[in-house]
Amino acid sequence: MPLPHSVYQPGQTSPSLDRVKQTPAPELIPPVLVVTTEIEASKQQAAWSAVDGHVLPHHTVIGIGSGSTVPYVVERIVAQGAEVNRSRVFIPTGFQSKELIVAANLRLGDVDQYPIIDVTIDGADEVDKDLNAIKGGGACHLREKVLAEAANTFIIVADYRKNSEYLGTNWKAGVPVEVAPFAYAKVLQNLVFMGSQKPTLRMGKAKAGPVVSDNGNFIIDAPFPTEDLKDPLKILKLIKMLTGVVEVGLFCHMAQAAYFGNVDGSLTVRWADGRLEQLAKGAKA
Ligand SMILES: O=C[C@H](O)[C@H](O)[C@H](O)COP(=O)(O)O
Repeated sequence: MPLPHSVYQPGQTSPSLDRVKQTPAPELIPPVLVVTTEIEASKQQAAWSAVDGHVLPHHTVIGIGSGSTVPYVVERIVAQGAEVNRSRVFIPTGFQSKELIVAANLRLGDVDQYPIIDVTIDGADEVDKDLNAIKGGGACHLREKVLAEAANTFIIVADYRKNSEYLGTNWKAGVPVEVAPFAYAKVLQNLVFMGSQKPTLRMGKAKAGPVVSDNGNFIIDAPFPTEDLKDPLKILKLIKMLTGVVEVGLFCHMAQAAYFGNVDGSLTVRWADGRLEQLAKGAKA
């Protein structure tokens, strides 16, 4: 899972939960983020606006997603101040977001302790006009989907490259499918029978062998014709029925809104009710 290329430097580790309970207002450590490109600026714009609009003072359980836009989410939450964050617990979707939470001195929890989450903010690989999303480019989609489902409000943040009319337009790597390791060959075969074009087992980089998810599973990337991805819920249901599949990186009708930062500093917000907002640089959603 790439962190923003410039930039993220972990701070010190957080105190234990006991110490957090005893300490009135732990000093929060803002991530050190340096925005060096228009794409990074657009991610930051999306993340900050989403936090401003959806992480409200009365929210106490907050899901933190994965990907290159999420450090800006944590940055903005930290900027809300130690006082408001003292009464909050943050639930990660994987190793990266756990590190972000710990490094910022925010209180860490897990979804088995907090199965109801006020708001989860997460990245995406591509989002369509109906707010269906492909997720899992970083192999985190199982935990991400649990946190999206647990959340009263699920918000996607991304840069403009992820904003498409239909899934599969820009994201050509395919639908990420997490599988039990021993079943991968059979699932690959069944995905071909379903119409996937050359599904592949995701291989590690600088590691011999396959990518292993935070849950100990393998990931298959399954490309489908764009025509098929016009009905992502149908594809999701078919893949999910395959024996050996743990979770599919298609998030259908889960998000309440998607915030896309644009290259000129403006913001596009798609809402689940079909509204499309275009906000000039600096305007609030
Ligand atoms: O598994 C990873 C997640 O679904 C990410 O949210 C997604 O891949 C987007 O990541 P990035 O913002 O790095 O493109």
